[in-house]
Formats: sequence, C-alpha cells, structure tokens
Amino acid sequence: MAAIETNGVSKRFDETHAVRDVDLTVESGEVFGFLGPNGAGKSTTINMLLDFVRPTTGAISILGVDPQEQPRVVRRRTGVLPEGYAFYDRLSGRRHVELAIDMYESDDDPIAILDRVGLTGDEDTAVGTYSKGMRQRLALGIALVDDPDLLILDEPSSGLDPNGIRTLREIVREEADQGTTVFLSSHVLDQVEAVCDRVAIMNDGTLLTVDTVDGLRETLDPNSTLILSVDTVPESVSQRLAELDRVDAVDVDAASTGRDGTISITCTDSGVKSAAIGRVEDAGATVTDIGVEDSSLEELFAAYTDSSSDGERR
Ligand SMILES: Nc1ncnc2c1ncn2[C@@H]1O[C@H](COP(=O)(O)OP(=O)(O)OP(=O)(O)O)[C@@H](O)[C@H]1O
Repeated sequence: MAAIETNGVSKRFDETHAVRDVDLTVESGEVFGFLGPNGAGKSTTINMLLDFVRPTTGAISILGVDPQEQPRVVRRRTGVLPEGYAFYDRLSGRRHVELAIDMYESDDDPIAILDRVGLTGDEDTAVGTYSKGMRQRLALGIALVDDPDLLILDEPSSGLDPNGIRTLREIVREEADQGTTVFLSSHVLDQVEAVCDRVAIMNDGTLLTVDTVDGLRETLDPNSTLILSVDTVPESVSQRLAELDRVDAVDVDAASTGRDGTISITCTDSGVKSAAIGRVEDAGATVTDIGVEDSSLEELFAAYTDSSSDGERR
C-alpha cells in the first residue's frame, strides 16, 4: 500500500491555480523529497494531504485512508512539522511536548523526545525565549510524538544551524530505518540529496518530475567527471583519452606532467569510465586514487525549473 497517493489533485484560490492536476505516489517506507521554488505549491499540496485545505478536484489517499472522510485517522498516524508552527510563548518546550503526548494519549517520555531533538537543558524554558532554530527543533519533536507511520515535514531545516541540520538528518534516517515514511518539502537541495530515496520537483503548481537523484542526473546531465590521481602523467595520455568515444574533455594537471598529478576526464556516459582508466594505465601511469564529480542536485533543479519557465517542460 502506498503511504501517499494523489490522483488529479488541483487547487484554485480564486484566480491562483496553486496546484494543477498532481498525480503522486509515495511508497510506504520511502524518504521522499518534495522540491520546488517559493510559490511552487508545496505547502498547498501538504495542506491537502492533511485535509487542512480541500482540493478543488482530485482524490487523495493517506495510509490507505481518504483524509476528507477520516481526518482523525490520518492525523493520528501522521506526525506533522508545519510551516510556521504556532507555539504558546509562556509554556515550556516540555509542556508543549506533554500536550501533544496527552492529545495522542501516548505514553512517550517528553524528556526523551526533547533530548532526541537536541533541546536538553532548555526543556523548562518558556518557548517565548527560544531562538528560531530551537522552535524548529521543538516542532520536530512534537511531530515525532506517538511514533507516526508517516512524517510530513514542511521545510524542516528552516532556521536550523549546521548542528540542527545534522540532527534532523539523523532523525529522518532513524525514522526511515524503523519503517516510517518521510515526506519532506524543501528548497535546501543538498539536504534533500543527502536523505531522500526519491524526489519530486514542483514548479508553478505543476509536478515536473519524480525520480531518484541519480535518475534525474541520468536524464538531465549524464556528464560526470572522473578525477584520477596518478603516479605519473604520461605525455600521450590526453591524446589516448581523446580517441575514446563518449569522452568529452580531458584536463591534465600540466604543472605535474611527468610526475604524480591529476587527470580529469569528462565522460558523457558512465559506461566509459573503466575504458578511460584502462587508457591511462596503458599510457604508463599507475592510478592511485579515483574520484567522481557529478552535477549537484542544485544544478539539476535549476535545469528543470529554468526549462519549465521557458515553456519547455520535460
Ligand atoms: N490561502 C491562499 N489564498 C490564496 N492564494 C494562496 C493561498 N495559499 C497559497 N496561495 C498561492 O498558491 C501558490 C502556491 O503557494 P504555496 O504556499 O503552496 O507554495 P510553496 O511551494 O509552499 O511556497 P513556499 O516555499 O514559499 O512556502 C502561491 O501563488 C500562493 O500565493
């Protein structure tokens, strides 16, 4: 059973077509990244998944249940970190978590949850004095109450420092290891790349693509650069590599020619990499280290959203 399924889901706010005809399937146990620039329709989609906003057209199933028909069942089994959580400034972090535990009638330990999100030592401080990052950690802790089957995190890294981002990543991985489905929206792409099995890219209300990060690379930019450390850079190596089909460019660290150095080979097909390494060795070098540079998700994201704004949706 899919954890999330939408069929032909659209939402109009008067003249604004916030979400257009979205078909999306998130399998149970996946960590799924929902990417898009500001105004793409991510929060509107999430709000429809949770029945906070009703679709204009289309059908939604969450954990096998229609959220319009059984919103309580969906909310009971789903942990949510919404955009802009409303806290009670006078209450402590611990009290907020206790209230969520009471609401779910769960036997979770509030201190264990606060510890998990890195708020140890601040649990009895009024939330009004919390920084933005501390509030975000608390909102994440509240989402974890009662061990949800599905975690929906809207821009979870917002306001977090690098330590907070690492904690978030660890929690997402731990939850996924326990079988929880994680659906997280973001425009912080390297974090999505670090944790997600698959990503969807939204722009202007439209779902442009759903794929693995590697799959996106294959489709959009199959080029990758092989970086070889070698004990010597033979004179003939550039020419030998240039003779290979599917090698686009060769860059030899000229300063080190004849001595140990680096050879960068841009391949238009990953299948040519082993042949390229063979050519380098045939030329008389020993390869001491192999590295690969792929295009970042950021570049892929820009390629998708730029081409879609030009009317060239793929
Ligand atoms: N309640 C509303 N009334 C009118 N228009 C809305 C409403 N909510 C969202 N919109 C519009 O719908 C579009 C999609 O907004 P949405 O908040 O879903 O985007 P988003 O991808 O979550 O963006 P962000 O990353 O900035 O949060 C935007 O044009 C927004 O102005």
